[in-house]
Amino acid sequence: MPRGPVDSSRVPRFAGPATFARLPRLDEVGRADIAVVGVPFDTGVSYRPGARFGPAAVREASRLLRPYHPGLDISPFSARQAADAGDIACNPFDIGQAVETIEEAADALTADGARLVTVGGDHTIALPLLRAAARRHGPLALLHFDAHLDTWDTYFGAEYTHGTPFRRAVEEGILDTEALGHVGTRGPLYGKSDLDDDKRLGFGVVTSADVMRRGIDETVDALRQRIGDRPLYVSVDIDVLDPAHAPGTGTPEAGGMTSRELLEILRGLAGCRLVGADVVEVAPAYDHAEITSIAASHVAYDLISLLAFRE
Ligand SMILES: N=C(N)NCCCC(=O)O
Ligand SMILES: [Zn+2]
Ligand SMILES: [Zn+2]
Repeated sequence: MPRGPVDSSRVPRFAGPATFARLPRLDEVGRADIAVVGVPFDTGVSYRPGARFGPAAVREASRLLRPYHPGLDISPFSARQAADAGDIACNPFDIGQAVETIEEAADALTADGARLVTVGGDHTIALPLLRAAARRHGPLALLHFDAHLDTWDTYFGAEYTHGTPFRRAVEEGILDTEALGHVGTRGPLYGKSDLDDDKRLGFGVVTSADVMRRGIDETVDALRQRIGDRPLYVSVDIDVLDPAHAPGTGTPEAGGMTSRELLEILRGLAGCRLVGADVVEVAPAYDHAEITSIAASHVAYDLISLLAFRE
């Protein structure tokens, strides 16, 4: 029987240290089917810094999450052992070394078959997380929820940044180029060639306006068709949400999705072969009333529920 979160009818949910959703720490349960891990790293950002404080803010904002998910009809923390694995301590002064540390830590955390929901941190961290997931599961289908493409080549000559992880991942052969999709894309680009490059790498794009025009069900159908039953990684940059729904982020773009749309699309993925996921780019210094960290905590809860839904 999995050990669940602290019982909020016995210990007020605002008391005690903040693990994600008040789950036990990994060292308290020994092993977990699903581990939530923080990566407080933001050295890869191109604009506002501060996502290094994302994991702590998302944990704080997750205190109110309850154990039953009505939308998916599942109690994820009873169905599987979920635990908070703490933070991966990585070098804030050396991006290359941090990327290595994250990959090694993700390998170690998943060695016994655990699947990860990682809370960032800036989007740079998706690359080492994908590497670790692909080592176990082979080339991955990817659904990337983000205002941005994150398939740019370099910034100031740097290869590992929050705008480049998915180009590196395609170059490294760790993604299944038949099954790659961006969702929620919008905003000005450097040039039309950004879109051409992205397409050449294999990505399909469902823009934020497409989601609004087509609606949730049609969007979900199209995404499910694209990914099929391949091992799937879901990466959620919280800036996929409109700044009204997620002001606390580093590169905000107007015209984004609502948190309701995002959560409903995620729920539409129930039954897919999810092998890992992340929620990144929460920068609490620009947040108000925990709007962003609450949204991110719900996204992480839904990702855990999707992982619990299917082994
Ligand atoms: N991954 C995120 N959030 N942003 C990438 C933005 C890259 C740019 O500054 O153009
Ligand atoms: Zn983004
Ligand atoms: Zn991003």
